[in-house]
Amino acid sequence: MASAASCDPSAVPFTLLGALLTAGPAAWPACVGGGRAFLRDYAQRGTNALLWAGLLAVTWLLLLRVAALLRLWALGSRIPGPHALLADPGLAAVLRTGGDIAGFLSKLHDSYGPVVRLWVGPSQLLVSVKDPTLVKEVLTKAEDKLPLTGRTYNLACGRLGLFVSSFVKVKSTRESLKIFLNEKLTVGAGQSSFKIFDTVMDRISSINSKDSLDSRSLSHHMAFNIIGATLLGDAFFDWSDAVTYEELLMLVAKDGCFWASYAVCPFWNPSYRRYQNLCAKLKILTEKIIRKSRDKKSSLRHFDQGSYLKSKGAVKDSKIGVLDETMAGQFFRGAAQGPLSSEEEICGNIMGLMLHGISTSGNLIDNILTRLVLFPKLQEQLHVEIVSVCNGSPELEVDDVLRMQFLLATVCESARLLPAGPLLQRCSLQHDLTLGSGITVPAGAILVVPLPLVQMDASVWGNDANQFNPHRFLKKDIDLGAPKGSNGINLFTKLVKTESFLPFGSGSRACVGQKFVILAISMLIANLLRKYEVQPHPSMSREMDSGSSHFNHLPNPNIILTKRRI
Ligand code: HEM
Repeated sequence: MASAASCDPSAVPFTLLGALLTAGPAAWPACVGGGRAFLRDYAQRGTNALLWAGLLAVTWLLLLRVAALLRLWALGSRIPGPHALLADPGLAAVLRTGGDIAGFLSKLHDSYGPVVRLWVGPSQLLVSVKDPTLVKEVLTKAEDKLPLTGRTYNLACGRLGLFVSSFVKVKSTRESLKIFLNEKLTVGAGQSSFKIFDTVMDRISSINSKDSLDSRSLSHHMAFNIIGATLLGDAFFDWSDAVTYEELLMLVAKDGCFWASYAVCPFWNPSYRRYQNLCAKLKILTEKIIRKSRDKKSSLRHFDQGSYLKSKGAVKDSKIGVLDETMAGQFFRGAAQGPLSSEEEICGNIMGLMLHGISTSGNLIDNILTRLVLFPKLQEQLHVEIVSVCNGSPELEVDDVLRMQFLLATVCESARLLPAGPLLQRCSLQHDLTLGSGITVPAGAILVVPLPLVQMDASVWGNDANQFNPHRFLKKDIDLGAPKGSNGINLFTKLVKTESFLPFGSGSRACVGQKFVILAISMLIANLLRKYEVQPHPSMSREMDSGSSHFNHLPNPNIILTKRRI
């Protein structure tokens, strides 16, 4: 009887707590294995419980994913667009062949109205918006960038606080950069600032000794010097590695988007490894020039203390704190007050700005130079304006450029006709967007604004919408921002057609460099046209004949810079 009682398996505790409350393994029945059996059993039950919990969690996540997908399909199908569900074949063909995406979207807008949806894949919805009022709403409400944009910069530049998808993460760095760039303009106002142009002009005259210049490479070279010197100070000009740095930037910019489009980076692919090597070299050189810029600053302290203090006053109320005039890294450090202040991130931000700023500014300069070659009368008119505003003064200042309305109009018209890319891209990662028209765009959808359609919309810009005509920016109802006080830079604030003029985007993620770059490029062109006449090389093809003004896709002319007799 005693042995039957001791073999009662129910005497073995079921839980660890039960075991602790009993007298311990010594008291458990030997016939079921005693303490060892309990522990084995306990481990088995624990493992099973963990597996069940894991299974339930995965099932729950899958259910959430399926629910999100069903919701995306349900909301997406309510937006007008072609029927193709899994992936639109027309869009896939355009993306595959690198065709004219704006032209493709134009046809869809003609058929389906101002908001069109397209399926890029079963879980990727693209929504194109063309109507100016809705565009404004989208650009204000959708505060995030596509994850691909963040990945592209991240892959090339490492950790950075600019260009990342989430607006929350980018906000403070945006603010500090804006202050830094405005500071450049403020310091310049009323003084002989923007000295970088003297050096850029010297460089131009040195390379001009060649027979002719390729407009595109010359433009990118000028952009490289302007952005580099702006961010890194004068140290940038006597940097022996500058040529290598410029070449590396071009190579990295070329392939960045392609490699970022992989969900898992193909580290086994030799071409990808080569790309990574280029990025690593670029990073080393960026670190080097940042160090050089800091050294130069501490040894020379060449900037004007008076204007520096004045500019400090201009940002006194800002949470960002004191700004350092010559060393870009300081600005990002100032902005961060926390995780954004790491050296790695400063380097990443500078690399990102160089990549973005050089390609966009280079394209705009190239675009303007080509127009000057195409339209000799335009060049003549600009020269007359520049000479009359300068009135014999050898120095060109920011305030002078603000008075050159026709020059500013030429820069804007060039940016209108040939934007940096065909699409502005946004998304709202967390929330659905309900537009005024009653359409709801689900969270995570890719929102695009086809810039050529908006900026060349005949109903807004008139029948000559696709012709180059800077005078349209000089009409009475459009004010490019006359100087109001010494730092009155009010470009575009009164431009009535702001929703249809978006080369720099708009809303919460608008380009931080827009005012700076418009003035910098205008200043460059003013300096150039004062000294040189831009002419086509005689070998240039007939398509450059100035009789034709339909060049939205401009050729890359060989140009000659002929020194003017002053
Ligand atoms: C002609 C030259 C330039 C063009 C055409 C241009 C154009 C653009 C465009 C279209 C965007 C996206 C805007 C949006 O989604 O609404 C952008 C973003 C940005 N641009 Fe520019 N840009 C130029 C030069 C510069 C320069 C010189 C800088 C600074 C040195 C700069 C800094 C930025 C930054 C930081 C962003 C990202 C803002 C964010 O992620 O929130 N850009 N730019």
